[in-house]
Amino acid sequence: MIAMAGFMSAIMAVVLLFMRRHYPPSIRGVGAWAVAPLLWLASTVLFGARDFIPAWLSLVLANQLLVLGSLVYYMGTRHFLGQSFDWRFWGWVMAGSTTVFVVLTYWFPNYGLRVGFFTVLMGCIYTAQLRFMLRHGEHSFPVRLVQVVLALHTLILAVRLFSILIGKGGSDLMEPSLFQTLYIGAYVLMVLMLSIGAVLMATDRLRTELEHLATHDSLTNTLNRRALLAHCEEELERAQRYGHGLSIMMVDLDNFKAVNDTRGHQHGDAVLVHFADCTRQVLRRADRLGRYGGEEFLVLLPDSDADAAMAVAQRIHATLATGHALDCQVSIGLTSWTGAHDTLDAMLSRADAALYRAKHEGRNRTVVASEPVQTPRAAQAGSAQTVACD
Ligand SMILES: Nc1nc2c(ncn2[C@@H]2O[C@H](COP(=O)(O)OP(=O)(O)OP(=O)(O)O)[C@@H](O)[C@H]2O)c(=O)[nH]1
Repeated sequence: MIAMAGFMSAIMAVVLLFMRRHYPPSIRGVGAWAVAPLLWLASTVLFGARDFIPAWLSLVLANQLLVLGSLVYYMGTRHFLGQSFDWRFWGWVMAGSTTVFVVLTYWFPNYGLRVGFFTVLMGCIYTAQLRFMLRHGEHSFPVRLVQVVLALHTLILAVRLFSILIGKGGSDLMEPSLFQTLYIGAYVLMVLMLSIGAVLMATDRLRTELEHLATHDSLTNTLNRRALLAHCEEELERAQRYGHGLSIMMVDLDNFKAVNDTRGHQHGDAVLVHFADCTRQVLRRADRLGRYGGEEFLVLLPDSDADAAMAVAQRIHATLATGHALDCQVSIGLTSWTGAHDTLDAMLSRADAALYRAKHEGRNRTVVASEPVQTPRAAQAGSAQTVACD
């Protein structure tokens, strides 16, 4: 069984090292997760060679490699979840535990005490990691899997400690007893499951990152046009099924070409980012902001009629007029869902026409398109309600 643990450690280390090489650096912690099974493998080899090597290798170093592997795995988890690892504290723990192992191997050789100490030490490391993951971990399946493995293994360590306390801990790791078999079996499973958990956590993060890249604009971190229109279609379907209202706003930065021409393209980029950040802050969680193209954005407001949407538009104008160096002015074309016959194309045309009218009437204002318009840029003919902000 010990050989099986070594074999599994080796396989999982290869898988994780491969992932470390090919996954983006934004997914942190994979390197440490790859090193942990290598340390466990080295420990297994030393345990296996116990008849041929001195005790400081097969007992002291082998145990400490297991401890170090668990700490390195914990470090990987902390890095993965964006936290640092306090090597100063754990370094002292390693130094202290090495001393205890040396004492219990050479000065007071006692199998029960040594195993009891090791069990408590590993239990502390797993509990610290479990506590950290419960506090900072995401609610995803891989994170839950690792939490369950850590909790189960801590439980098994507690059973092992109990068996030692009642004098049934045996006198050798290789002794064929129920507790020893249970413990070694659990250890083999834990090595495998922790590594699988690490692979799943990293893969899940990669999937999330790729999904984000495919649906978001890289400059402003708002939804891209395709994702935004998909959300609009979904909301329109919901509106048609349940009869809830829905509004959309087309927002265009005023005289943005002049901003680029006078202050430079990079300043223009910063203004776009500032606009997106400010606008996001005045929206609800259910609202969606997306880049429709260039300096034109679209805001989707589910469950909102024209009055509610107009209040949001006013908040957008206000949040961009606070005296910040990157503040800008915007024109907004606003339209609301008019009933079961309404379509997304028609709504976009109305919003576009209302925006055109806002520009035409002097910019820095919101125009509400109150009637369907046939051709976008011929929208001046449609009736509209204008709210100027200057
Ligand atoms: N810095 C920067 N500029 C962009 C980006 N996308 C589009 N633009 C610029 O936005 C400007 C849009 O100019 P126009 O369409 O003439 O509009 P405008 O100057 O805002 O005038 P109005 O819309 O009529 O108020 C162009 O100069 C584009 O180059 C971008 O990602 N970054």
